[in-house]
Amino acid sequence: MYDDESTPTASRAGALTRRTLLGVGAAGAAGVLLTAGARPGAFVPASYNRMWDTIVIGAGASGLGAARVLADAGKRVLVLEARDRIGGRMWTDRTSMGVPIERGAELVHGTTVSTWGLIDQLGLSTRRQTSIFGRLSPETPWIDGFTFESWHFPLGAPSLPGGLPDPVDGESALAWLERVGITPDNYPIMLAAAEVDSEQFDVLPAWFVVDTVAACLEMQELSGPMPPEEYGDYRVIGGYSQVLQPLAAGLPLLHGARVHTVEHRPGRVDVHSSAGSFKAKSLVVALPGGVLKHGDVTFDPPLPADKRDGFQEIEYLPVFKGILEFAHPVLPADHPVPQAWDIMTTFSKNPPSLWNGSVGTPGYDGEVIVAWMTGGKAQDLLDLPEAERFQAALDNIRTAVGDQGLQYVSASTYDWSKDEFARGAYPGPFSRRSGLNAPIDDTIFWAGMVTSTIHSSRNSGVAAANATLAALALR
Ligand SMILES: Cc1cc2nc3c(=O)[nH]c(=O)nc-3n(C[C@H](O)[C@H](O)[C@H](O)COP(=O)(O)OP(=O)(O)OC[C@H]3O[C@@H](n4cnc5c(N)ncnc54)[C@H](O)[C@@H]3O)c2cc1C
Repeated sequence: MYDDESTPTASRAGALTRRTLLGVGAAGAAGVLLTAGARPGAFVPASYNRMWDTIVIGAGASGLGAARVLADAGKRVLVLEARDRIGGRMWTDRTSMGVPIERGAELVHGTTVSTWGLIDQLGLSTRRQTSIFGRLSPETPWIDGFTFESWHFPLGAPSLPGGLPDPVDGESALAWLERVGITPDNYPIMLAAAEVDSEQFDVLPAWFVVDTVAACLEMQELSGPMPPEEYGDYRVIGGYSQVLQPLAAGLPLLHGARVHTVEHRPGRVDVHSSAGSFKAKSLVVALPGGVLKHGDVTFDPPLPADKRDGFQEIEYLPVFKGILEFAHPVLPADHPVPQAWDIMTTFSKNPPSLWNGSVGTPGYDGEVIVAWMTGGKAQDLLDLPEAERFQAALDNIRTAVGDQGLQYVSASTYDWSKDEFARGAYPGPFSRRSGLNAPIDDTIFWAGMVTSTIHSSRNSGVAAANATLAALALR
């Protein structure tokens, strides 16, 4: 996952996390309405016709992050949300399987991110992903991601008397690796991991892997467990979207309010939605970049050309997430990977990565396994009929477990690119990120759009709210 705030690099000698194992180099109860609000066609209180200080469009982590700051500062703020739930791309599904499953965001990335304030406030339990194993193919051994062996070239380090060559302009990671003499059967696990949370090496630029290869070369003589470190990825037991509760509590929030037009002039916006029209002195737009790029909301007068061009440069990454539930934990006692496992990745498979979506959940007898891939190979999976997607995931699980007869009891997948209120999962490596948040007339402020984590989304909302407060104070 591309985290626009805290990007770990592969060159740090840190323990393997999902983001390093799967994404080197770069990223609840939402079904329960937590706030007073109206469903489509429902009664909209007459008081909502007031002049609001700020309207926030979108009740995801970005919009709720903004609205919380504005409300806590004493501003009259109204949140307009198209769906009948909050959370957007954070969506804990509590009904499909025996434990809550995450159809969107699943992990807290790191120990210092702002999400922890919410987790601590609510006293939620978390599980750090520590049992992480990878292998290049079913024919090669499982390697513990917390050992130096995960950085080793399985067939031996390439001989590079002149050092690593610089990439040339336009060179792909694959072409550079071939030039350096590193073939796919000799990828260290940490290098192979770079393909699984972004694009694949034929598409990624060479610079994306240079640091990783340099780090692998440095670590060839080291072996055994890596020094413990604080960094890690964490699952929130009982559902990630619980963390939205403190953000949404008590906010005036209309569900089923799909915004289609924003009329604006300095100091005044009129926002037209499927639940009616509302007016305010300022606006925070906290919509996904995909929605803005698609032109689902019309601005009158039109936004400046650089803003419109910027939206067109937003590129969301294809993401495949197939969730399979099994009646019992799948790993036999004599398996090389511990039964309380977190991640098992077989890089030759598609989807390659499996993570345990139920480990650490008290009182649950089954096992939920999430099969994961991003980029072009994820698109290949998304293009398949749903049953074949599940079959591909099951094939990897069966191989990983060593039981070709293993059957799941239920399965679920969700294609965010087909979701009209998201129009994609999150930005990939080639998406424009900078310069999109410039306000319009100190009246329209922007949050989210190109953020790819919950904490960076929320933080972007906080920044938009602070800019809004400063602008309101000057009027
Ligand atoms: C499959 C997947 C896995 C992910 N994994 C992780 C992870 O493990 N960890 C992590 O930190 N992040 C993860 N992310 C990224 C994270 O979910 C997003 O970065 C974050 O949720 C974005 O928040 P947001 O508020 O900017 O956008 P959203 O959550 O999309 O919120 C935008 C809101 O706007 C609403 N909306 C859209 N159109 C309109 C309209 N016209 N009118 C009114 N409302 C509208 C939407 O319904 C939505 O509620 C993942 C995302 C996906 C898709």
